[in-house]
Amino acid sequence: MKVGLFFGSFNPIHIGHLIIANHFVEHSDLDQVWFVVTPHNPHKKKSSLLADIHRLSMVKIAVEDYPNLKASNIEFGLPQPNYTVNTLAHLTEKYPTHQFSMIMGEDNLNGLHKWKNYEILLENYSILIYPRVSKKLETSELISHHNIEKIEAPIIEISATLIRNSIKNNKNFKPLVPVAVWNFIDEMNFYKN
Ligand SMILES: Nc1ncnc2c1ncn2[C@@H]1O[C@H](COP(=O)(O)OP(=O)(O)OP(=O)(O)O)[C@@H](O)[C@H]1O
Ligand SMILES: O=C(O)c1ccc[n+]([C@@H]2O[C@H](COP(=O)([O-])O)[C@@H](O)[C@H]2O)c1
Repeated sequence: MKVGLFFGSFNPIHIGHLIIANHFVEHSDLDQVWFVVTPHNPHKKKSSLLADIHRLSMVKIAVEDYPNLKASNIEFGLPQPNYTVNTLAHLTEKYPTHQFSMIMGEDNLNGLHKWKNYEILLENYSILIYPRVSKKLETSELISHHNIEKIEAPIIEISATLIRNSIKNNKNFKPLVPVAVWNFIDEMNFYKN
């Protein structure tokens, strides 16, 4: 089975993430896309995040109606901060018959050379790049690497930051997340302060 891994903090998951994941399942040769919820991105402050378990719950709720989209808590049991190269090695060992690739926005490709053992990652896994609107004009030279493939996908420029700020400022954010995720955030009073 071919699995695309979509790594993220998902604080919270939003329709931008879902549209990309669904696009890859429907319009590439991937059989499934797994949202890998990262407890601690090595480049972000952990204290600014909602509890891991709540971020995972929201991803689970979001993918309920999509049989080929899955929530993964694989990084919850791995050392933190979570280096993607370690997670990929762990997944490859745990699921020897699966073929894993990574899904990444082209904005993130510009920072890939700062990731732990990125050369190992690039040599061993294919990376599927989707377009983003980026303030930076230059494209990383890694785009021409033989394991990197650019895939056309819709561009939906919303962010989890916009959602968190909207909640703090009592703004309606209902269209930006699946209804069931909106209900959960509302019930749990997430991101109010
Ligand atoms: N609207 C979007 N469309 C496509 N990819 C996105 C979008 N928003 C975020 N991503 C990408 O999805 C991955 C996980 O997203 P992440 O959890 O960081 O969400 P975010 O909306 O960027 O969060 P924040 O605003 O808190 O930084 C990251 O690689 C990020 O670049
Ligand atoms: O492995 C690394 O060195 C590394 C450096 C920065 C980010 N990452 C991963 O990139 C993913 C995207 O994170 P985020 O917080 O932008 O959604 C997340 O899984 C991080 O662990 C990984």
